[in-house]
Amino acid sequence: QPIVDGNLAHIKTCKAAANAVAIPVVDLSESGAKTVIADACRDLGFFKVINHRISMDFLADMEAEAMKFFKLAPQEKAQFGPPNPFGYGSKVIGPNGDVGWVEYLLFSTNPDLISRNPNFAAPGISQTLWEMVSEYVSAVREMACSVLEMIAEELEMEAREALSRLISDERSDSCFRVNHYPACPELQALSGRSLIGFGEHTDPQIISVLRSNNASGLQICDADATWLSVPPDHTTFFFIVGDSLQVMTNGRFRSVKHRVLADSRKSRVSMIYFGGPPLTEKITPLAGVMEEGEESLYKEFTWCEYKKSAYKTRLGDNRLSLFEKSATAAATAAAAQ
Ligand SMILES: C=C1C[C@]23C[C@@]1(O)CC[C@H]2[C@@]12CC[C@H](O)[C@@](C)(C(=O)O1)[C@H]2[C@@H]3C(=O)O
Ligand SMILES: O=C(O)CCC(=O)C(=O)O
Ligand SMILES: [Fe+2]
Repeated sequence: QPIVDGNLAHIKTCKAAANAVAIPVVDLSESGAKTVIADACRDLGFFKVINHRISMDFLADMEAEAMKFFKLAPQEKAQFGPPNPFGYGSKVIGPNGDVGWVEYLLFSTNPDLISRNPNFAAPGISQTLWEMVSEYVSAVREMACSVLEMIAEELEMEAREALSRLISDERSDSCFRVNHYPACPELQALSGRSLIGFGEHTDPQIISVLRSNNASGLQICDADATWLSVPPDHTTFFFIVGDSLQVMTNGRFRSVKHRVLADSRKSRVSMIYFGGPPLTEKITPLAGVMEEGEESLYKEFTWCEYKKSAYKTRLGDNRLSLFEKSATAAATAAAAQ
């Protein structure tokens, strides 16, 4: 239901209430971590990591540096947009008419692209912020690799690096996004409804790693289609299973639908690393995962094909359904989980 007030025109609202949920916690230094990770990926497609050893001071400095950009005058920021797909965006998300109460910077972290044309990979960014982003992405990628290696071990894949190599590869097509959801005082007039900051969607990549300030707003959708509020925790990193990992595990892991609601008082800043494979990589269930005689639920496709197709969809579309062999096969697998 769109609201009509000038500034918020066309941005959808939704029912504010959602149940708060206890998010599975993974302590990377504990021996049982891989079981907790795999269970969480099957159940919610979402978990948080503690004891990650990334400095809180560094995270606070980087957030402050990103905020310096968002505090620039709208005309100055607009020079670095609209995103194509990288750059600065305000309210408009993607190329197909989606909008939200959000502004953002979207960068490629593909080293190839950066070395050929840094300005295309990261338009609008100061040297200081770019150095911080590079350091941040390296640290978060390393953490994501450890997590993917634990998953490979737990699922008894043929090699521990079967998944992690895809995002550590120098051709890895990964990207990074900083989202800013300004506080929206007009929201109080919405009588119990919330304004969409970032509409519901799944992430197309393998895995996403999200860190935010201590502002609420992030929600995930569970297997019963109930929206659950994620209590904010600026000291931890949230992991989100993406569509590609769902395919690589032949539907065992859930690519989780999530969204962000705006708040009337507190602004939210989030940073997300989207770990994607090289463009030419085939996205298909990994050998070690499959039971004898088990067939893939999905048609064969490369990451390049999936990405192309994703950019033709609206944010909330079920992008994977176009690649399912049959809707029935997928439903049967989900029911058997
Ligand atoms: C509406 C869109 C924005 C998006 C590309 C798309 O056409 C569909 C997927 C969207 C998404 C969601 C997760 C990430 O934020 C993102 C960068 C991605 O890889 O897929 C965005 C895309 C975007 O904002 O460009
Ligand atoms: O900003 C957030 O907390 C989540 C945003 C998100 O899901 C995305 O950018 O894909
Ligand atoms: Fe997302």
